[in-house]
Amino acid sequence: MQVSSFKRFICFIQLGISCFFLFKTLKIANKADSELHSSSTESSKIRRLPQAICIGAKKCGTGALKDFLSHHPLIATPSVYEVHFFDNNEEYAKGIEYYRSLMPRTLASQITFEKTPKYMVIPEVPKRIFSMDSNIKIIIVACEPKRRAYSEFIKRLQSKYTSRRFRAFRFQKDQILIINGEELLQNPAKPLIEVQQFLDIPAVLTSDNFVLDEKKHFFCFLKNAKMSCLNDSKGKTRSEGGPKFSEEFTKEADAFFETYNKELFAFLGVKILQGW
Ligand SMILES: Nc1ncnc2c1ncn2[C@@H]1O[C@H](COP(=O)(O)OS(=O)(=O)O)[C@@H](OP(=O)(O)O)[C@H]1O
Repeated sequence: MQVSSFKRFICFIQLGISCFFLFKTLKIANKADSELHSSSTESSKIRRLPQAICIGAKKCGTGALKDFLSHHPLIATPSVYEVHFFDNNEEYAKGIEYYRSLMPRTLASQITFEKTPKYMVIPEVPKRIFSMDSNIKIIIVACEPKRRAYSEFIKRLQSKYTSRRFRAFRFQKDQILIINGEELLQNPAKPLIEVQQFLDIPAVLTSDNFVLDEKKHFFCFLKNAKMSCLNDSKGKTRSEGGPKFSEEFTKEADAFFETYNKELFAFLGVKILQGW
């Protein structure tokens, strides 16, 4: 076989393999979709405690993560935007069955997922989550700290940023996934694929599901030719190319965050995160 026809042959094989996997993924998604909505399965749904929680960081795109993930047929999220069970003493005192009552009804094959970014900054939270389920999966959206601080500053003057407490508690490293909030903003398919792999569910959310809203400069979710974007409370600081920091502020803030960033990169085993 000549070199060029050999290359063509390899391309056909690769295309065939890609089509096979795409077909398989779509089949799983369609099957899961129709199974999940049939009336016989509807009656067997019960409320379950979450198997995965996004604990923060606040203003890093946790809302986008929840919104995008909720389109996955094997993910179910509570109807309230944030649950605030583990961070609030009064709520926590109501007990775990109360917490369960806030969760959606699901099949055993589905994963219940909730996000409350405040969980990351309240010292009691890791212990409380651990005592509910020591095997739970924790997701953290980390983002470039200057931009995060600015976003928070715009919303209200308050800031704290830590994930160490969760490691210091007895959660194992492979129970915690940290995704890059800057990527979530610029190329959401990549972190979403990481999350689906981490949750052991078929990667049905792919780059085909995300489309850039040219006006807001944010990615929206695309399903059955319908575009669904986050509401206008999100994206205040990052539209039109994002905040323009002065050179002086950039220098000062970078110097302040340098040690923390280095610690995070060392924890993740990377030199730098894209967009930081
Ligand atoms: N696709 C998409 N659409 C809209 N917004 C997006 C998206 N992806 C990431 N972001 C960024 O998410 C920031 C808000 O973060 P959170 O959802 O974690 O905020 S909160 O803690 O729940 O208040 C929000 O910050 P602000 O610009 O300050 O509103 C956005 O920059």
